[in-house]
Amino acid sequence: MRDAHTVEQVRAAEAALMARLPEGALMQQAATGLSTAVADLLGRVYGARVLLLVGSGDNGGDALWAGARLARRGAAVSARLLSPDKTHPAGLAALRAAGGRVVEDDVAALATRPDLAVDGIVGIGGRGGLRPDAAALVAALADADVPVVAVDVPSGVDVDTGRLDGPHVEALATVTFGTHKVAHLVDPAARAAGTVHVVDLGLDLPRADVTALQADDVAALLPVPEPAAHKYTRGLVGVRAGSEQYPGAAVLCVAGAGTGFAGMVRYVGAAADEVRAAHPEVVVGVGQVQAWVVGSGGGDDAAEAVREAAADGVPLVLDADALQHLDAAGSGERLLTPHAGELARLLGVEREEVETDQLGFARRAAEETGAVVLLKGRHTLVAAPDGRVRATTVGPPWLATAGAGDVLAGLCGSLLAAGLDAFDAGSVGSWLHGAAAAHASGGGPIRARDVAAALPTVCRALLG
Ligand SMILES: NC(=O)C1=CN([C@@H]2O[C@H](COP(=O)(O)OP(=O)(O)OC[C@H]3O[C@@H](n4cnc5c(N)ncnc54)[C@H](OP(=O)(O)O)[C@@H]3O)[C@@H](O)[C@H]2O)[C@@H](O)CC1
Ligand SMILES: [K+]
Repeated sequence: MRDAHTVEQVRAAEAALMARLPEGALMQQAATGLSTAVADLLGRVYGARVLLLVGSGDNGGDALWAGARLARRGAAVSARLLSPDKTHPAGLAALRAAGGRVVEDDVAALATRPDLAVDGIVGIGGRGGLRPDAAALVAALADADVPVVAVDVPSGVDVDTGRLDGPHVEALATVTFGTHKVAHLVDPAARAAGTVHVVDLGLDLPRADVTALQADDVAALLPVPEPAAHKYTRGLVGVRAGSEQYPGAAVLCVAGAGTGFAGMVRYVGAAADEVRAAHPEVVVGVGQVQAWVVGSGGGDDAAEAVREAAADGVPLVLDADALQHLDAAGSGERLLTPHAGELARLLGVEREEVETDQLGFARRAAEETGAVVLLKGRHTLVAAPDGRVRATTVGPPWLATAGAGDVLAGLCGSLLAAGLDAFDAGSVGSWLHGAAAAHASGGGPIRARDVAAALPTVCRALLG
C-alpha cells in the first residue's frame, strides 16, 4: 500500500525521529537521496550545469546540500537565492565550499541554459502559489525547456489537498522524503509532480487516510473462488444499462461485468439482442443477483431501473444516467462512479470546481450521500463516507476513451457481487481497469473493449 501522509503527520514523525538523531542528520539523508536522483536523471554529473532555486526554508537547505554534493562530483552548480536574507546558512556555506556559486539575478541564472533546475523554493511549509519573483523565474525556465526536479513537492501546490493555488512548478520528477504526501497522489498537483521518488528516512508514521493500492494489495483483495465453488456461490451480477439508442453501453458494461469475478451475469434492458450476440453466456431477464449495475440508459428508464434494482436490497453500482436518480436508490451499499461533470451536477457546483479540488469534492459527495464515490480521472479517487480515499495511479492517458466507463462500472459490479465491499470493489476495479488499459495499450491507442479483453491477463499475472 502506498500511503500519502499529511504535513501534520510528517512533521510529527520527523520531530520524533530528529529528537533521537544528531542535528541535521535528516537533512543530510534527504540531500543525499536528492543528489543521487538528480545524478541519475542527468546521466553524467561531471560538467553538467545545475541551477538551484532556493527559498527561505529547509526545502532550500536540501537543495543547497544536494547542490554541494553535485558540485563535488564536478557539476557546475549555481544557486538563485529567492530570499537572500533567510537562506539556509549551513547549506549555502557547503555549496560555496564545494565550488558552487550564487547568481545575482534571473538573467545571470539563465545566461547559460542549465541542464536541469532543482526546485527548492518551498516544501511542506508552503502557503499559496508561487510568489511573483519565483513565478517569473519558473516561467523563464519553462520557456527555455529546462527540466525541473522538485524537492519534496513541486513548489506552489497545496500539499494536503492536491490543489494548485496559483502559479506552480511543473516538475519532471519529484524527490520526496519519508513518505508520499497527498499532493503526490491527487490531481492536479500529482500531475505537476511528475515521477515521484521517495527517499526513506525511517519515519514512524500513523495510518494514512489517502492511499494507493499496489499490485500486491490488489492481488490480496481479489475474490478467488473456493475449490467447491459453483456459479451461484460465486455471485451473480446484474446489469441494467443501455437503450435502443445506445446498445453499446450495455454490451461494454456486460463485458466489464463478465470478466469472470462473478459466477454469472444477468442483463435487463432494451439492448438484450445486442448483449446476447456479443456475450452468449449472459442470462437475460429479471431474477436474483448479489449486486446490480445501473448505468447509461436515458431519462425515465434510468429512474425506473434504479428503483427496480434498489428493490432487491443488494449493493448497487450507479453510473452515468443512474446518478441523477440517487433518491430512488435507497440507502444500502452503493458505489457511485461519476466523472467530474457528473459529480458537479450531483453537488450543484461547476465542473471546473470539481476538477480543481478532486479530493475535496469526492469526499464531500461520499459524506453527503453515504455512498462510496469513485471520481473518474487521470488519478481516479475512491472516497468512502468515513473519509478514507484510495487513488488509482496506474492507467495510461489512452484510457480516456468512449465506453471505458461502462466497462469499469460492470467490473466494479462483478467485484461487489463476488463479495467485496463498495470501497474495495471501487478501488480494486479501478486499479484493474487501469492496469488492463496499460497492458492493452502497450504505449498505443485502445478501445474500451480492449480493456475488458485484457482484464483476465492482468488478473492471471497478479495471481500467478
Ligand atoms: N522537517 C524535517 O525533518 C525535514 C525536512 N526536510 C525539508 O524541509 C522542508 C520543510 O522545511 P520548512 O519547514 O523550513 O518549510 P519550507 O517549505 O522550506 O519553507 C517554508 C518557508 O517558505 C516561505 N514560504 C511559504 N510559502 C511560500 C511560497 N508560496 N513561496 C515562497 N516562499 C514561501 C515561508 O517563509 P517566509 O518567506 O514567508 O518568511 C516559510 O517559512 C521539507 O519540505 C523538506 O524539503 C528534509 O530536509 C527532511 C527532514
Ligand atoms: K519544492
